[in-house]
Amino acid sequence: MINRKYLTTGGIILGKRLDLIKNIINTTKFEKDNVLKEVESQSNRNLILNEDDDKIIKKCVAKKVKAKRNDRLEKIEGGPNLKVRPEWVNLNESYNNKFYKQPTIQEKNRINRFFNSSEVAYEWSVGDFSIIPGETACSSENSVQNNNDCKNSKIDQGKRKMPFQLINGLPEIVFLGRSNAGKSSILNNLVTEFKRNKIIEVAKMSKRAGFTRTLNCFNIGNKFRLIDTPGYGYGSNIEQGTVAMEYLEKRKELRRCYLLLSANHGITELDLSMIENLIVLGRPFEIVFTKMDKIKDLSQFEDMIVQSGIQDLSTLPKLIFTNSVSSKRCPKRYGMDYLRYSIFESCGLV
Ligand SMILES: Nc1nc2c(ncn2[C@@H]2O[C@H](COP(=O)(O)OP(=O)(O)OP(=O)(O)O)[C@@H](O)[C@H]2O)c(=O)[nH]1
Ligand SMILES: [Mg+2]
Repeated sequence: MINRKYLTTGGIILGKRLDLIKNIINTTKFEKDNVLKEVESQSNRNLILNEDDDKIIKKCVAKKVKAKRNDRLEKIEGGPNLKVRPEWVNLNESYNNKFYKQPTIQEKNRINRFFNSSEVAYEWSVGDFSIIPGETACSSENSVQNNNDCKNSKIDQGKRKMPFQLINGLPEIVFLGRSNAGKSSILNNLVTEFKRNKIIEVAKMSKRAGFTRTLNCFNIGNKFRLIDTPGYGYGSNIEQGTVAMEYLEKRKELRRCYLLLSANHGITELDLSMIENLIVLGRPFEIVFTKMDKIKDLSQFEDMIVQSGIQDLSTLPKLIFTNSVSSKRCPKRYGMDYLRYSIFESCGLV
């Protein structure tokens, strides 16, 4: 509320002065100077601008700017303005706010800007750990596979040596999970602006389980790398599992693992053994539920979480709830803000 005390100074009739200022703020751009100019031009000679007017204008403008910003944020992550808002959207807050630091609005905006505007470059694929760049760079280039899973390959397949820039120590983030869990989709989702309906397909996605067959690396704005992996379980093979496990064991650049679980399938034995592996290897990891749009009974889903024991893990993984596909029931892609922030945090960029 505007403090009316300020209006008693300045030598004009109170109500008029306040109305004038409010009116100008509502109809002009929000910059203070604009408002001041307008007040000057619209007021009669008796209106003397003084420090108190300045305060009023500042307050009104701040209020307007805040309202506009909230409106924008709500549009980003889905909010009361949306006609349909799935009930699970609040899970991200209720499961994480108590335990983990939350981003400020400025941080959130900065991170979103980064993901929305950064160049995404496909760099390498491996089907054999011995040639993961940086570990044994240039030593066994024959094993570099043609990347069948990615578009826009930037690797010159004719080159015999790894390009030097691939060996630098950018932090890496890996997505793990069963085949068809949505690993490639989430990677694409992360680098696609929220307002775009169609997600950019840097990593190929498919309905067919077992589609991604190699570890595929994407450089995001030269700040970090996202690694897509072949899924375990249906449609996978032992070699793919060995590559992924070796990567997890040996890769120095790896900062955090994100274990993706299809919300509609719950947590399987294979997922639990992956969690066990990560704990034994000492790899920090978080759990990301994908395909939340497929959840029809939220309380049943939450019961599943409780029974699985993932909340009792000593490593206290974050639980992040997402959907990468929009539909009538779920008109927005949700959860990416949380995931983006967590990735920034893991890479020491916050
Ligand atoms: N409804 C819904 N479908 C999704 C979501 N995320 C991914 N999908 C679909 O699930 C299928 C598998 O997605 P991918 O991203 O290829 O899964 P993946 O984990 O990379 O699978 P593999 O490469 O086989 O290991 C695709 O048809 C996606 O469109 C989601 O949040 N909601
Ligand atoms: Mg895939």
